[in-house]
Amino acid sequence: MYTKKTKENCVDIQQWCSCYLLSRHECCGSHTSENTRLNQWAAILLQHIHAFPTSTLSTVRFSNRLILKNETGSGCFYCAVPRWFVCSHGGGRQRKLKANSLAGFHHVWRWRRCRLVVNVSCLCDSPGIYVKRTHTTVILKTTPTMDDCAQERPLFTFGVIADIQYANIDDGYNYSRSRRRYYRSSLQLLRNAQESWSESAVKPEFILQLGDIIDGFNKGHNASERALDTVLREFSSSPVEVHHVWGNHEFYNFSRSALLGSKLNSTLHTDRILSETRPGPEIYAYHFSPFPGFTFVVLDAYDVSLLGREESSEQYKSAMNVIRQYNNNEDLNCPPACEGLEQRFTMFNGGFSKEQLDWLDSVLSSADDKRERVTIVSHLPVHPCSTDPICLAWNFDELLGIIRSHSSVVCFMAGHDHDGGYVKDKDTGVHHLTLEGVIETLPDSNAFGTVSVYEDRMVLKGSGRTRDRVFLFP
Ligand SMILES: Nc1ccn([C@@H]2O[C@H](COP(=O)(O)OP(=O)(O)OC[C@H](O)CO)[C@@H](O)[C@H]2O)c(=O)n1
Repeated sequence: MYTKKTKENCVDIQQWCSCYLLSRHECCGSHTSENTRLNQWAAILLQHIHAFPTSTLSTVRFSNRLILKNETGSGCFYCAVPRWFVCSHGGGRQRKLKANSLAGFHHVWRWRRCRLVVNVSCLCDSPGIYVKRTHTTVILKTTPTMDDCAQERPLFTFGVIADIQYANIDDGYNYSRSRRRYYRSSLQLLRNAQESWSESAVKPEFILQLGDIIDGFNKGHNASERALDTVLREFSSSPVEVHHVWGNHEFYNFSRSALLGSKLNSTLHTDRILSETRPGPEIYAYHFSPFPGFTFVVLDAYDVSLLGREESSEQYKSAMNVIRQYNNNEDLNCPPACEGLEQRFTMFNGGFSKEQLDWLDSVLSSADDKRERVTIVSHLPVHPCSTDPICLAWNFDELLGIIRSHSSVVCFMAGHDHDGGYVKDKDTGVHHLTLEGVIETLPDSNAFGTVSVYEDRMVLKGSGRTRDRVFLFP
């Protein structure tokens, strides 16, 4: 009788948690740290409740004790120890719970350095579950053990993939002919990623597609729509929501106005994005919170660019002014220098407008106040040590300045440089990851990642040429 969590259940529980937080907040005064901690408790509690067959639970209370009630109203799971919360299931990795599969497992409730181990048994599996505490032991913890690590469940996970650049054409090469491009195989590599995400023990909350979903060659073959449909069909083989970032190849295939009305505009197709989370109607940037205490910001790295703008537009003229200060080549795709940071002033790159930077600044200020953890994503990298400089955003330095003036940012993720890259900013401890591009990945390999988010870190499990990394929060 395992019932998948539904939006209705989530909303109820979320509403309940908010009420709880409000009442706690009033009692305790408005101390930010207390509020943050309460948010974290509620977040962890929510995560756990989602693991229960929520349809069988009608009431949840959590005031110095936790009571989960079944639909007949009788308490079925009860803990009277103040301020303990359910943290993870014993017995290792999270498993899909059937109504009676809670039985026989230890549930570990944690508070500070203590652990309360609850052994549960299942008395009845239908229509409601009756879970009874049969045995408890309180263990004082000193140092974490392997057992603890094995039992730790992430708060949530998400998938990342970059530069799929699918086209139904034969393999080719990059501009300098130093790297082979596998246009057809990129679809199979996306399929591999989807399979891996759908089989993972903790299903991803969402996927970040970091831009260049189809290659510009599609345009010449009049195949842009067809290629996009092919790739999006692959993404829709799983119900997980996808956040699409825009890269240069999006603009080789579609105009900005077409993109704004397309399936690549995730603000139109994702429930949790509110219109007030955006800087303006023409800029494709927004933020969302997949989990309490965590914010993700999607940036538009071609907001100032020659790509996607009408030649007659003011935006085109001002982008031309920027690039012309550094690049005098007739072909503006040809970099102005052979080395150094000025190489970035090419037509296949772009930058962030003042409007977008001001908006980001205000989003991060609010996140600082709420002590949230922020991950920023963009097609173009912004840290010179995380990429070949030819792939940097034009005004990467302004963006880095904003990140450095806020405490909430923990990670910046980008694509574009198909070789990938990584650096931890030495001033801020912010992790800058450039993900390897699918398009230049051998057909028998892979390039994607699954990120598990914990309270103090994110753990990237890489596949194929994407390597494993741990991003400790600064
Ligand atoms: N040195 C160069 C590089 C590229 N071009 C032309 O620019 C267009 C886009 O290039 P492309 O390699 O397809 O862009 P990607 O986003 O896949 O990769 C980004 C960087 O190139 C990675 O280094 C295309 O028309 C190229 O021919 C150029 O003229 N000169």
